[in-house]
Amino acid sequence: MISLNVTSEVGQLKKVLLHRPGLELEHLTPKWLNQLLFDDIPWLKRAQEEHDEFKKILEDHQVEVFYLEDLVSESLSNKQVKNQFIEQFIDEAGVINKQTKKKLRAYLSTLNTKEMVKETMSGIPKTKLEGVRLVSLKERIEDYPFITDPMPNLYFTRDPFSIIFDGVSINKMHRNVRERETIYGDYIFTYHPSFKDKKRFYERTEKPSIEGGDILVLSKKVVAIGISERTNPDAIELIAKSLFESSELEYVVAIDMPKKRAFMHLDTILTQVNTYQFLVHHDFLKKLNIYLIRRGSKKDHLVIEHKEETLKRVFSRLLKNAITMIPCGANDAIASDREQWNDGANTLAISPGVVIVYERNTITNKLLEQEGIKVIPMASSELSRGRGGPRCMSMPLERLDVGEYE
Ligand SMILES: NC(=[NH2+])NCCC[C@H](N)C(=O)O
Repeated sequence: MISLNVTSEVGQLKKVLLHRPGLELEHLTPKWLNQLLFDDIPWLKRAQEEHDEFKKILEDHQVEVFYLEDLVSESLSNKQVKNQFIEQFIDEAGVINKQTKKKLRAYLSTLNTKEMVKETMSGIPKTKLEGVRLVSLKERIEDYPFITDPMPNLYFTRDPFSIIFDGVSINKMHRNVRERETIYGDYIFTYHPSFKDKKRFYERTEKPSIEGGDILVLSKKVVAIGISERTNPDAIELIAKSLFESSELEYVVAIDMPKKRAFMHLDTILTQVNTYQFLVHHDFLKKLNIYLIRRGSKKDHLVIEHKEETLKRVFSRLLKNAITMIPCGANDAIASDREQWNDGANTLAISPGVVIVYERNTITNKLLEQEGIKVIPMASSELSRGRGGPRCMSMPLERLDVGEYE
């Protein structure tokens, strides 16, 4: 049994889930790039080297790293569950034609479990099922090269499911292209011997979308959630209710954000770097529309209070300590936008005051050091092309509680 424990953004990291980018990145083509939520095509070999460096930094700091494909494969050890997974995958990939389904089923069943899982992640090009005549009208007329789409955003393990306290939210993704990523989390948390039977706060079958990049666990009592391009206010109400029901949570702080790609998730503009220090994009230093959500007096009721206030004030009050906000890119308007775009604000704290950052964001990184933060830079030329940084690329499974080691 693995115990899930995430009660802060900065408590010493013990266990984390990553996905080493695979062939799915080699399936990005210029024609379908935007649809797949990429701005450019990373070079896989270098992206993997950068990712391996990320893993090494974590392991050098005594963090145990789990890979998504391993956990999924381990969840499919029962043959019936594996077959059910293959059926669900084919179905959700949108394959309708019976013969195509049969071809796919036969192909995936011949692979060993880990290879099969990787194949579902990387996308299956038509050419892969060579020797088999492509029968469906769709396959014959369309120039689209895949039978099942690649999932290039999988290395952003932060998004499809989120560990909150001792449970998990299996997220409902906003865009079609990321929706199938949550199948993996669903299987892990249903069938993996170490992960089944955990509390579940949200299900992928819910209608309103919520993504992990918008969820920041600030303490046992306070969770911040971005109302963003990807996370819908209805989803925030639903998850707030289920968190209030089965945890000590007192406040969900819903932060209204511009609905645009540059700020797709809350963690693209705001991450916590130390117990009382945050890194934030300069546009968000001003007063914002913030909604404080609390338990209502009747079951299933919420009290929602609107504030036009700065994050600094709201967080200082709720975390009962003076918070410092460090501006990403310092106070230079050009650097702030440039570095935020390349995930300068998206740091991963491995303990209070120790953060992994992309090396390319030199101005932000220097400022963090001046503010007393220990910065561990990692290479990022290729990984950053997917628009996500160290926080997006990691899903903490276990952190020590803040205070447990101070
Ligand atoms: N937590 C995050 N900020 N994740 C970044 C995800 C980037 C990815 N290309 C997307 O658009 O979905």
